[in-house]
Amino acid sequence: MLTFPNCKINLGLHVVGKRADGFHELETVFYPLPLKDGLEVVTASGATTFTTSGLPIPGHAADNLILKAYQLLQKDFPQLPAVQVHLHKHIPMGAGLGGGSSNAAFMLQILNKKYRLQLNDATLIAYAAQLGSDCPFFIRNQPVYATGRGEIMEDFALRLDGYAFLLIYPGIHVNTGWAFSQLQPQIPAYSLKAVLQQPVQHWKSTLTNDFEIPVTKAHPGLAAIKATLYQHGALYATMSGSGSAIVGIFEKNTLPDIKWEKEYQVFKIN
Ligand SMILES: C[C@](O)(CO)[C@H](O)COP(=O)(O)OP(=O)(O)OC[C@H]1O[C@@H](n2ccc(N)nc2=O)[C@H](O)[C@@H]1O
Ligand SMILES: Nc1ncnc2c1ncn2[C@@H]1O[C@H](COP(=O)(O)OP(=O)(O)OP(=O)(O)O)[C@@H](O)[C@H]1O
Repeated sequence: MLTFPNCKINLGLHVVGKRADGFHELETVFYPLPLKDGLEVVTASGATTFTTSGLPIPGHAADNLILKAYQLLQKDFPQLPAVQVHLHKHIPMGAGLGGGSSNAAFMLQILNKKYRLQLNDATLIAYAAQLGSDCPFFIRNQPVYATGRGEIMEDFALRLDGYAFLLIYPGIHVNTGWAFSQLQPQIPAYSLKAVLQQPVQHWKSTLTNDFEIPVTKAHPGLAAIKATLYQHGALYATMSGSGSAIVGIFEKNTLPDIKWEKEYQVFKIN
């Protein structure tokens, strides 16, 4: 079975409290975008194997969230056969785009479908939450308002079909745990839902991602990327998640051709 795990961006991101388990309570709107990896799973004749192509993935293959997803289900469904998995990596990592989380959530869904485990979405979300805070979103994979660690989700009626997106990844790998450690949780001064219900043009003056200040302090070049997007007509620009990808939202068919530093990865979604 071949699937194409997509990425997410966060539209507004508030870290509102620290929990006893060390994780943080947050509030965000997750929005899926069609920048994708390729993930194929076939039944293996021998042992389970995992191969990759495309962008090199830091860390050991054995720690990959895709294998963790397989092992998580195998604990409860020992009848799962060995599988041959191939991942083609295209979504930048350490970018705040949730690529690894998306891979893990898609793996759960593939195994559920292919081997008829009959798990409903609520159960898949509970498994996904054990793999990472961003994973549950990719089971829903439609715009949601999320709280808790991100696993408490409600549909959010935001459709940005009339807009185009420019994603800039400057090659800075941001460690999510470090980014959370730089923050002082606080209650937001505005209603996230109310701002996102206004036209995109209105977001610039109000909508914030709490990670932007500390991550930009550590990597000042990020501020210039955001400023450049605004100079070239972005209606709204923000860092996604804990960074370092910056996303600009433009009117459809108005994406500018900007000369970026040559090490930046640039993705156009029209
Ligand atoms: C910043 C976001 O991308 C916003 O969507 C997510 O909250 C991060 O989700 P994620 O990458 O799936 O993060 P996880 O793999 O669950 O956690 C990585 C590390 O980030 C910190 N972490 C993560 C999520 C959370 N709600 N509170 C935290 O404090 C913890 O130190 C944790 O060890
Ligand atoms: N399937 C996977 N794809 C990408 N990275 C993975 C995967 N499984 C584990 N990882 C590890 O997760 C790290 C973060 O990659 P990911 O694509 O999830 O970035 P991210 O969205 O910024 O997530 P995070 O906020 O957790 O850093 C990688 O550096 C890698 O070591």
